[in-house]
Amino acid sequence: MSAVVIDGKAFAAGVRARVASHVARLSEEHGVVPGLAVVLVGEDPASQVYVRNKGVQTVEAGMISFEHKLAADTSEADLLALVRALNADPKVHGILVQLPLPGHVNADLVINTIDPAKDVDGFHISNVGLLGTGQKAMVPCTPLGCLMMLRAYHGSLAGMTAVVVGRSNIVGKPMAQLLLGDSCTVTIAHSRTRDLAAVCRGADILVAAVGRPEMISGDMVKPGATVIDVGINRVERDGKTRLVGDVDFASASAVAGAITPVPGGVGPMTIACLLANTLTACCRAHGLPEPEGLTA
Ligand SMILES: Nc1nc2c(c(=O)[nH]1)N[C@@H](CN(C=O)c1ccc(C(=O)N[C@@H](CCC(=O)O)C(=O)O)cc1)CN2
Repeated sequence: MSAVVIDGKAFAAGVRARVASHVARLSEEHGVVPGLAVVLVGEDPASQVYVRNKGVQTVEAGMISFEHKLAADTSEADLLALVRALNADPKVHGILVQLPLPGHVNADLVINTIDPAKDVDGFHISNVGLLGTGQKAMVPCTPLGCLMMLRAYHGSLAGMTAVVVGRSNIVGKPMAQLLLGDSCTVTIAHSRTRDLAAVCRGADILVAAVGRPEMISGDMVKPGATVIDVGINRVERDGKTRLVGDVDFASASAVAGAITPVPGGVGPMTIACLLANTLTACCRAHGLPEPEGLTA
C-alpha cells in the first residue's frame, strides 16, 4: 500500500472540538446555547445507532439535544405537525429528520416543511437551490465533511479534475456542487455511465458514493489520485458481518495518493458536520458571526 490514509475519525474529533469551543464562547459572551432536534420514526437499527450518537455528540459539544422518537406507524400528518412545532420553537436552531422514513410518509414533503434556516441536513429545496446557485446555504453534512477533508489535505482544489460516482440528492449532487464551487472540473458519473473505469481514471479527486460494495477497484484509479469513499455497506464475509465502502480498499490504496478508509473515514465527519451546521444555524438566527472553517 502506498496511499496516505486520511483519518476521518481524528479529523472529526478536531471539528467537534472546534465546534465545542465556539459553543462555549457563544454561551459565555451572548447567553445563547444552540439546540438540535432529531426526529426518528420507527426502529431501524442503524438509524437508532446514528440518532443515539447524534444526541451524545450534541451534548458533548455543549449544545442542547431534543430527541423525538416516534412509532413506525406515525401518520404523515402527525410528523408534519411535530416539524411545524419545532420550526416555531426558539430553543431549536437545527432540525433533522432521520432517513430513511417509513414508506407511507412522503419524505420530500416532510423535508420541505422544515424551516430552511433550521434545515441542518441541507436537504430542503431552498437550500438545494441556494447551494446550486453559489449562495449561502445549509450544506448537506456528508459532502461538507468530504470537502473539509479535501481542503485540509490539498489546500486549494482549484483546477483539479473531480469525478463523483453517484447521483443521489444527499451526497452525489451536492458533492459535485461543492467541488464546482471550489473550482474543480467536475463530472457526475453513475451506473449507466459508459466506460466508467476510463472516466474514473481521469480524476485527480475520485468520490465514490454509489452504494455498491467495493465497486471501485484499483484499475479505475489514476495513480496518485485522492479517493474519498462515502459508501457504508454491510456484507457477509466468512460468516461475519463486515463494513466495507464503495471502494476496494486493498487495490485502490496501492494506486491512490490518498484514500479514506471505511469505517473511520467519511462516516464520522457526517455527525461532526451536523454539529457544525447547528452552530452555524444558531449564529445566523441570532445575527452573530459564523464560525470560520466550519462552513462551505
Ligand atoms: N437525515 C439524515 N439521514 C441520514 C443521513 C444524514 O446525513 N441525514 N446519513 C446517513 C446516516 N448517518 C447519519 O445520519 C451516518 C452514517 C454513518 C456514520 C458513521 O459514523 N459511520 C461509521 C461506521 C458506523 C457503523 O459501524 O455503522 C464510519 O463510517 O466509520 C454516521 C452517521 C443516512 N441517514
